[in-house]
Amino acid sequence: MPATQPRTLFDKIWEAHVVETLPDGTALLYIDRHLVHEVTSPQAFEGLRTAGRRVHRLDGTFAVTDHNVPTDSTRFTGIQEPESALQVATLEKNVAEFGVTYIPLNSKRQGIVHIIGPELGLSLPGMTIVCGDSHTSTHGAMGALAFGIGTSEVEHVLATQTLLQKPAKNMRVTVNGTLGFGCTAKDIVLAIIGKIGTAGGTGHVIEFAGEAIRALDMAGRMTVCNMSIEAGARAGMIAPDETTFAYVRERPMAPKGEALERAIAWWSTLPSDEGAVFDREVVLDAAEIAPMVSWGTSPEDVLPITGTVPDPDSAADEARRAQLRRMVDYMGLTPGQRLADLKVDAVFVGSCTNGRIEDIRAAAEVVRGRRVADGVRAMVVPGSGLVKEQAENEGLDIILKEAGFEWREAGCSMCLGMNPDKLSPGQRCASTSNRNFEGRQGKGGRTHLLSPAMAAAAAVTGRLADVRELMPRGTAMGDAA
Ligand SMILES: CC(C)[C@H](C(=O)O)[C@@H](O)C(=O)O
Ligand code: SF4
Repeated sequence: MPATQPRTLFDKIWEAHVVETLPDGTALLYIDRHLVHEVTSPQAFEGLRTAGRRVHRLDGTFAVTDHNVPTDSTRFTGIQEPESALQVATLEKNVAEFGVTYIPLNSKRQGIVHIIGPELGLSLPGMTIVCGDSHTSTHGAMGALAFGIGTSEVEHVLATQTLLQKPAKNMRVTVNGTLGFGCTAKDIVLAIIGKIGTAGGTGHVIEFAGEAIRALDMAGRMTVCNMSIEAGARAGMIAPDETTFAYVRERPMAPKGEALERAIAWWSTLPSDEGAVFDREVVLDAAEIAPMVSWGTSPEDVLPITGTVPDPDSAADEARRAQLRRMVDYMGLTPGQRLADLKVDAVFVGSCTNGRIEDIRAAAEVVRGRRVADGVRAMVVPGSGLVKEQAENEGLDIILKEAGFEWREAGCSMCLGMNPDKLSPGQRCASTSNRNFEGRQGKGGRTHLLSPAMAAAAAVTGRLADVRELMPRGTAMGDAA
């Protein structure tokens, strides 16, 4: 495409990284950052070993363990679960053998890979960023092209620092206006997925734009981009602006001084040009978004907290009726039941969607001076050791612990059942994570996705509750509130 035509943010980053384009349009892309975790890397390192190859760019490759790590002290004294212990030990052996920079489990900088990338300044605007993990889309909030790859691609990137990619289509989701009281970035993205569905972004890279997106802080932008994968998109991204640059200035491993100013000059050219054409456009009005909660077993099955459980019989076709019946049954619901009447057994605040300091502040704000309801197990799991430290410096851990929350070490935790933090069969959980399919948080577990403020409201009331009824108007309860 000639440079004179208006281009999108995605087009610009893509074109800046093409090493070669094949006749069918597939491109060999240069990859700036490769983040590695323990789940999807073992066979990739094994492949390198077998082929006698080395890691091509040690300065572009960073590894951390997050999925399998216990969030209590056993992570330091010896991981009990044999499979988890093996995965962590395998990554540690591989990074030592190949000389890859590793953030060890006892480091304050350890955490969920998608939290620590931006936090440390490893993920920067204009970059191509990959990781063997679907939620790599999170890093797109920096104004980067960031996407998940499979294990064989992890091996390819380790060996060559490049990746073969088919071009994606451009999609823009514009959120106009201002969010209402008690609504946050999580509500925006749940509302978007509710509107376009889990296949709404298929084949596209979504650029999130509009006044409500621009008003989000970096944490909120990461929440939105994180879940673009739940809308089926290849990646999600937000144009870099002053909010982005201010964030980057404070990152320990980001460029500094003259190098940073030069970078900012380039990053400032990245936003989509006026008149750039998107293959698909979706527009939402932020003022119409309410605090959202998922009721079913797919992130598209969301409703405002004021809603009621849908009646499967009211669906248009038999396939959907059967699907809804299964969801209602698995989730232990009755059609017509008010969502705000659903009692919860567990509350989880954490994950790469909502495990940042802003999320913990939002939860603590609601919890302050209240107690976790009887019979509810509530936990807060910071997304990284640095988030944990910051929260402790602000005294948020005290507020949460005094209310009856568990205060944990950083990791993926109850977002998925790969470590000891799991739901028991039939348990209902208000969760700030991003996936709610059957068994996601433990076999038979029932997940309701919502924002940190809404999760906190569930913890103190013992049910899915409308946070707006608990808080005085004007209280800050999230990144965008
Ligand atoms: C384990 C990993 C490959 C997986 C992913 O790719 O997303 C996990 O992070 C998840 O959230 O389900
Ligand atoms: S926190 Fe959850 S979604 Fe994020 S990387 Fe870990 S398991 Fe995947």
